[in-house]
Amino acid sequence: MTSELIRTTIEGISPLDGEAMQAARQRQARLTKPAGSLGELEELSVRMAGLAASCPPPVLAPAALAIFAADHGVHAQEVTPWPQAVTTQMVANFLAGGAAVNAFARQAGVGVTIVDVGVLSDLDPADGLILAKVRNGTADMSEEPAMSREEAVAAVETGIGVAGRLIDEGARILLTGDMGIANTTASAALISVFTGRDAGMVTGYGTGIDAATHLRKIEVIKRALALHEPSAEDPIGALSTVGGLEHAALAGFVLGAAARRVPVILDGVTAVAAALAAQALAPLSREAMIAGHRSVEPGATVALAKLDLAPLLEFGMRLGEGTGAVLAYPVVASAVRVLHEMATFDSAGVTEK
Ligand SMILES: Cc1cc2ncn([C@H]3O[C@H](COP(=O)(O)O)[C@@H](O)[C@H]3O)c2cc1C
Ligand SMILES: O=C(O)c1cccnc1
Repeated sequence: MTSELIRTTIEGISPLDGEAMQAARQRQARLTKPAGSLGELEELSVRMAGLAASCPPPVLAPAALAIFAADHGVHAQEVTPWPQAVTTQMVANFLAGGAAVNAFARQAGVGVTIVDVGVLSDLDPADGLILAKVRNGTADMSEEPAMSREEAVAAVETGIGVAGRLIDEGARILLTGDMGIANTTASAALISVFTGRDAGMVTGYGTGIDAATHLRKIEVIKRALALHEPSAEDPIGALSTVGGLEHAALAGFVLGAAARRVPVILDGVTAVAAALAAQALAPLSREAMIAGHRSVEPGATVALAKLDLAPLLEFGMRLGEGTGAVLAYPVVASAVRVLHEMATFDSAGVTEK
């Protein structure tokens, strides 16, 4: 059905470690603060202990962001006002350090890697760029499958491989990023498949489209869903018919992180669409996921509910690239650092109530 690598990766994902979680809860109760005063960060630290199967879990540095870039055949249906060339041009911008995500990453101390998993043009090798093109963009999902099953499997494997490579290079937390003009169309289609919600409920304005384009975008997605009838029971089939190469790779990236018990911060609508595919392939992978922010794309909120993840930040952002994940990173790292560095009532000689 899939491949040996995908199968062994999925089999390698195990539940959170209850003992480490219990130890983290007990430690939280001894730290010099009123119990529960760090709110959601306390439960996040407990989950991070369970994921790492140790208390305290490793300090979450260094952090590595992978931006998966790919093009989309559905662009032909005029679902976005931007030319496809912008995908490749933005890859160059990322490599030069000039994108929003680069500024955020420098601020947060996050390493940035770009992965060409399927942009239209052939790219020259460059520092910080992984050349892993599966094909030069997808086909138009409204007329034919976006890619073959084999290509979807290859892209998932690429994502698993990138996660493994970044972790082998020392990363203690991974962050998702995406670049692909027209990819909010594929994201909405995937979210519709995995949540069962109507395309009209999960399709947003992407980079900024007018009402007529929005209606056309919804119709294009409906046509693609009617043509291929993708099912949540066949995640590779869904990715291959109505997904994107970056979605498939991001699904693999999430699975790869989960299998290595490394947390992965999800960015916006593209990431959560891919995370739904990962969850469908391996429900336990959800335990490694952290929702960085709530994108304004309506599909993102629907997907987050299905993943049962509460986003850390809500800034009205709709950019992608990994921007929301990078902004959330210091919050996640701080939640874990508490377990390492805060004094207990005993050690600090602070009187309890
Ligand atoms: C200059 C520019 C930089 C971006 N950075 C991320 N995206 C985001 O917008 C695109 C998806 O929106 P749609 O589906 O409406 O085309 C993706 O490339 C996504 O990463 C950008 C888009 C543009 C134009
Ligand atoms: O939420 C996102 O990631 C997003 C939204 C609009 C356009 N590109 C990305």
